[in-house]
Amino acid sequence: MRLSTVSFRYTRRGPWILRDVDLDVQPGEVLEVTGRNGAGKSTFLRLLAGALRPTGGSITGRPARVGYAPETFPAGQPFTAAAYLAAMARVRRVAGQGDWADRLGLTPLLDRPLDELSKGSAHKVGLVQALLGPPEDRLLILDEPFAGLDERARGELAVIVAEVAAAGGIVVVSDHQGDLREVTARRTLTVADTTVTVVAAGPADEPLTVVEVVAAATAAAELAARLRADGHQVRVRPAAVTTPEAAGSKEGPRV
Ligand SMILES: Nc1ncnc2c1ncn2[C@@H]1O[C@H](COP(=O)(O)OP(=O)(O)OP(=O)(O)O)[C@@H](O)[C@H]1O
Repeated sequence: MRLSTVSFRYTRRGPWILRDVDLDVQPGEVLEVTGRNGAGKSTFLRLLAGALRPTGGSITGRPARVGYAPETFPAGQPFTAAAYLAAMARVRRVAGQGDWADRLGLTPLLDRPLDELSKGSAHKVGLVQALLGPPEDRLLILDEPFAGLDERARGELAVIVAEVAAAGGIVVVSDHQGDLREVTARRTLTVADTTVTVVAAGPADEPLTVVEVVAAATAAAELAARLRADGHQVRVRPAAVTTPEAAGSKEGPRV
């Protein structure tokens, strides 16, 4: 799949969200898309999915089968989860629904009306509809899929992403939380200032370095979020020292 000088803005005179984006994506790749709020990640994913058309440039070689889970699942629909998924499977001409619902812990809730599901469970319905069908030769696009998922489902979803890619699918995931860190063969892109930049090609291609940073506890969450948005893996733990000076001192305790 190839993006050639793709540009996009929502309205004729509106601001450019993306300009002249070039990108080649191979079957079997996982792309992790990072960037600050409002940078254009969802817009980029909608363009990849074909839900938006580029204002300029072109996207070619998109796999015929596209599964797209938007950031928010439109739960206000008069169906049960099971009826909705059965209808989606029919529309996509997919025989059976596979075991995606089971793997994400949705099975006990399939008979519930969509508008009675919790936010996290409705989100799982959106993920299952995107996953319907065999994994190979497909494009799977997941917008902030880990947000609001319980820990078990988060872990399972990372495994599913790796499986779809291993079967030859292309998987594109926007993620603020670093939940794809276990998927080693991923490329990390960051969206900023109307451009899309490859910031890491995955451990298989590039050696990783650990940079230790000591920060005030009150600033940790924001700092971690900023670093993750820039595509870095971040782990937060209490420091053995209380000030940056102590961290640098030869006599002081080491982090
Ligand atoms: N339908 C729309 N019409 C006009 N502008 C839009 C529309 N959707 C998004 N935008 C604008 O496009 C820009 C990029 O938004 P987008 O949702 O792609 O960012 P994002 O990186 O996904 O943000 P977040 O991390 O908050 O989800 C923002 O300035 C946003 O206000």
